[in-house]
Amino acid sequence: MAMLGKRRPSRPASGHSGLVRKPSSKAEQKEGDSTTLVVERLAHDGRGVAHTTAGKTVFIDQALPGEHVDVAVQVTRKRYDEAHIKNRLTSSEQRVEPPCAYFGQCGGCDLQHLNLTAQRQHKRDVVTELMARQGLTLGPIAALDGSSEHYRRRARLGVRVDGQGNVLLGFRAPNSHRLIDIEQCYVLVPALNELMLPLRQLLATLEAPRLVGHVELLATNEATVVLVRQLKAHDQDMARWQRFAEQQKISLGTWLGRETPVLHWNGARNNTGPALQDVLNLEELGIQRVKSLINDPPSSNDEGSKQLTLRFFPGDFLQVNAEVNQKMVAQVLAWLKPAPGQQLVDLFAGVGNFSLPLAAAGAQVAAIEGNPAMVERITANADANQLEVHARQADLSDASTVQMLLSEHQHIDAIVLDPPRSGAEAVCQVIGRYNIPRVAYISCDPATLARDAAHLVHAGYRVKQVAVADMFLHTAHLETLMLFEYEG
Ligand SMILES: C[S@@+](CC[C@H](N)C(=O)[O-])C[C@H]1O[C@@H](n2cnc3c(N)ncnc32)[C@H](O)[C@@H]1O
Repeated sequence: MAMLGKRRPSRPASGHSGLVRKPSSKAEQKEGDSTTLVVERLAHDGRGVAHTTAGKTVFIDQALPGEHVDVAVQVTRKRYDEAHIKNRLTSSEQRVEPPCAYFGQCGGCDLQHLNLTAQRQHKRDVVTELMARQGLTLGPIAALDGSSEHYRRRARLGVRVDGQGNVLLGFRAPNSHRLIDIEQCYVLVPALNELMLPLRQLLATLEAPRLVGHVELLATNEATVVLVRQLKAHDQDMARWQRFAEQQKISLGTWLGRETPVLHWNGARNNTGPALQDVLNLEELGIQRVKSLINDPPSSNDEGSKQLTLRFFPGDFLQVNAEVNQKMVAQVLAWLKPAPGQQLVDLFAGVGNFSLPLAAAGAQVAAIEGNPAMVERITANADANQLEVHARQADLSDASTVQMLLSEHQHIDAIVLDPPRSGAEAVCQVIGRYNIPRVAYISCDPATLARDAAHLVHAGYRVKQVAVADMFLHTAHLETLMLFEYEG
């Protein structure tokens, strides 16, 4: 998006679908001005969009479509203003009491004031609108619903010492670096919420809390992990952290150093840390494990045959919502129907979240991942589950690398694409040359997905299926799945 003023917009561009270019008014609003507006719709980031009588767009925090609101303008720009509600004159039927006491102050969640049905509809609307801007019309969008609370198994919390010497632990305020001190988080899994109070108590006893930048919390079925970002060594405080880890029965890691931090586990320098594990349930994925190509599979009464265990290390990518991840993998399997004899390529493969289930169903799987350590993990995970996956490292943002990789295969039945937020433009620009019948695209950014979808359609693909997953409920973040089929 072109910058409209000297300062960056305080919200990301994805929310600016309301930047309608209307003639600018001579009677401009000024910061602090108050006015009454009718909210027309939601912007992508969840703010209400209204227009002044002079036609200027106003983005209003926590305002819902149909509501009449008195607003105070906080930031005024050439083409739009940003405002908050001073007085809500009417309330939308979709409005609910936000379940978290910190909603509005804490910038973690944007949509808690909107009921769940409307949140999900809003996300479908965002995907539909972004695709329409690329000239693409979507059919019905399926929903992969998940729990609305306590779903998040990984989070980074800031640590800050205020002017009175109090140590704060929490997330940033919306559009601000200000840290909001929180005691509980509505979306964190119980194991992490249970740590919040002891963590706060520990932080209050540290001699040098200003040396702690943030803490990262991670919960798996088998372990809870705290990673402390420690800017400079402090022996007494490190001993306090060690005792804390023993008392709380957690794994403790410290990223030590200001510029290029090094990970220490329980005081020892170690860049990987202990292996953690994620589990995928094969029955829930709807696949019968096909006999291993390497060894005999475990016997049918062995739990190992009913689940896949994926080892990963702190710092590796992990889908934040375990329940929805399971559904997402099941959806991709249902679309692709992997079977013996099929050749599949998993691009942006992480530690094998999609590769392993595809291989368990009997397909031949090539996995490509940019991070060399995670490539090792894919191979180790495949071995440990008695599966065969050909994993290798490559930079998939480079079109010539992608071409080289795809050219090595005589035939590919389908591709799984699960890129980071920046998307998979290089892949989608060249994929059309290889007559690959199906592409399952999993996206955490609908704007880059829409851009990439346009490339695929230009190359001869059609959108066959769409689903929106509850990976990040209560926030404006979106997880979308799309199945493309080649029609030439
Ligand atoms: C959204 S994650 C998906 C991982 C995996 N599919 C999963 O479900 O857990 C994106 C992955 O792409 C990898 N990645 C990021 N940029 C890359 C690039 N330029 N080339 C190859 N892989 C990249 C990241 O390391 C990460 O593992």
